[in-house]
Amino acid sequence: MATCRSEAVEEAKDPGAAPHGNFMNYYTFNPPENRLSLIPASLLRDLGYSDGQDEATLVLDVGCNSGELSVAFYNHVVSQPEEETHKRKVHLLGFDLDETLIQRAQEINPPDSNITFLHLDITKNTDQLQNYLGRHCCSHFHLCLCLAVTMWVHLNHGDSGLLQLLSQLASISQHLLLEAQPWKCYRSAARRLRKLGRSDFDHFKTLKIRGDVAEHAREHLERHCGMQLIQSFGSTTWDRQLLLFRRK
Ligand SMILES: C[S@@+](CC[C@H](N)C(=O)[O-])C[C@H]1O[C@@H](n2cnc3c(N)ncnc32)[C@H](O)[C@@H]1O
Repeated sequence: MATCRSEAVEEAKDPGAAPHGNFMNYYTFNPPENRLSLIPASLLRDLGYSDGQDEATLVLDVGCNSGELSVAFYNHVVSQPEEETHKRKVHLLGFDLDETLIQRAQEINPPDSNITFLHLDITKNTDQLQNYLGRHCCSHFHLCLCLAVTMWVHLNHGDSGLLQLLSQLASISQHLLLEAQPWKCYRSAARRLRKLGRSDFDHFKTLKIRGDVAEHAREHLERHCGMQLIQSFGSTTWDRQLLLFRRK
């Protein structure tokens, strides 16, 4: 499938250099528009985060890679000139475990923007996220984007790592926009690694969560995390669903 082929092309250029999906040229293969064309520009307003509010609207972008989608997403949902006031109130925090990618993200971040990029591994210490919330006097991010990240956490940290990721994001978010990679991508990622003569992902063979990963994620979020699926924005050209959850 296109999604897996594209990631394969990228990894093949630099074998084994992206075991966490930390591709250096990700957006040449998967431009922001592929996802943004499915997401309404009115999303924040639709969710009730309009300019009448005093508090800031906080958006979290998990595994933001080199930041191109983060910046494009910000401009997409905060673009109308009449919303200048609103614009000042929307803040986006993007983080990624790859330091080089975060440096690149900082380089493309427009001066004086309300976008911040952080070097952070979500499976480790997440104090920095709490500090960011505290600085904005908020207990939660209003919207959390977790796009094309779940498979990498799942392959590297197993079923418990995936479920912990979902629980943790649910615990700090009012809304969660999730794009989980389908199972065929796991097989492709594992096959690529084997072809390169490297050992499998630590957890690939023992994963019990397999098949319809997006459905497993939905079940976990709804049964154990107090979240509810409220909308699907359809599937991307890479055949991945964009699912929007809300805290119940
Ligand atoms: C395939 S890219 C997707 C980038 C972006 N979210 C998007 O959809 O355009 C996956 C990103 O997740 C990051 N990532 C994987 N595991 C992570 C973790 N434990 N903590 C933070 N970032 C992580 C990788 O470094 C990589 O940049």
